[in-house]
Amino acid sequence: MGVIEVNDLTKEYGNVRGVDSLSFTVPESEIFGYLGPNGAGKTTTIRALLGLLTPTSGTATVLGADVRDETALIEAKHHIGYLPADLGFDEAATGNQVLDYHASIKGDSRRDELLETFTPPLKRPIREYSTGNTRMLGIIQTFMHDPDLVIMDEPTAGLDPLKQEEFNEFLRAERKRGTTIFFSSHVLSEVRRVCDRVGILRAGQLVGLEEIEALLDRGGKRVHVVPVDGDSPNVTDLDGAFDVTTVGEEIQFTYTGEYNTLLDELADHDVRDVEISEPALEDVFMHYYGTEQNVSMENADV
Ligand SMILES: Nc1ncnc2c1ncn2[C@@H]1O[C@H](COP(=O)(O)OP(=O)(O)OP(=O)(O)O)[C@@H](O)[C@H]1O
Repeated sequence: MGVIEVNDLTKEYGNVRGVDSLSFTVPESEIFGYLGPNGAGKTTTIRALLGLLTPTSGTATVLGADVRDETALIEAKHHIGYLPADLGFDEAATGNQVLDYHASIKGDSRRDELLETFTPPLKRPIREYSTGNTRMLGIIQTFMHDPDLVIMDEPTAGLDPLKQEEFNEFLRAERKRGTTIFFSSHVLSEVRRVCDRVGILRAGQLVGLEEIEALLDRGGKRVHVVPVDGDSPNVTDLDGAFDVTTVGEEIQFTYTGEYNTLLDELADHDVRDVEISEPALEDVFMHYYGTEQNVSMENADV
């Protein structure tokens, strides 16, 4: 049995469908990235997993507890850490008071250890916290009772790149300890460095579920080439080159082929500039699911 099991889960808000017939499993010690654009249904799924909303139909279990079974879920939550997107701390409380309160409910066996990595100013009231400090306090609160399962909604929002990488490193170490981690994001670059597998959500439906490496392979790379006047490489004929366009003097395309083939072609020409980068999540969607799906990604970012 998976640590998270979602079975045909549907949530309707009146006429609006939040999520539609979702089914997936997250096994123990996996870091699972839950990707989708704004409004795709990520928060709805997370709230259903925590019993914070009642599914319209279908169900889910977390650590074996059916989310519709209040008693079982309360017991399971002692072993679950939850980091909501909106932390909602009491602005007048200090960081220490927030953690003390949480400790009184769930415990804090790992508090001191976490404070070595995450360093919010605990003696100051939350109202004086920066976004990053608030997020760090939330991370400590999420992990300090040594949960078996951690569920996080857009966890790295507000962390600077250095702290983000420390957080990723921390998550990898958590996986080694056996913790199962489920987190949502609309940013591919955020999940790709740390996730084992991703579920892709669009308009309430799970449209993809696979290993991150396979997803990135299918998505390919974005390539920008600036040839010296009149000596353009012939990228259109390369196996694995898609969506070739010319913008000003720059040739742009998505490439899923062999690197050596591309480099050989470029080497035969006079090239002034080359950039090979990760595609935006939107482009990965396009290649993965085809253009007919009319994918719209707000705030897609890499
Ligand atoms: N309380 C609610 N009442 C009505 N509709 C809602 C409610 N909560 C969510 N929805 C709708 O359900 C759909 C899924 O929303 P949800 O917040 O789960 O998406 P999300 O993927 O978390 O988005 P974001 O990345 O913007 O947080 C959206 O169409 C949203 O407008």
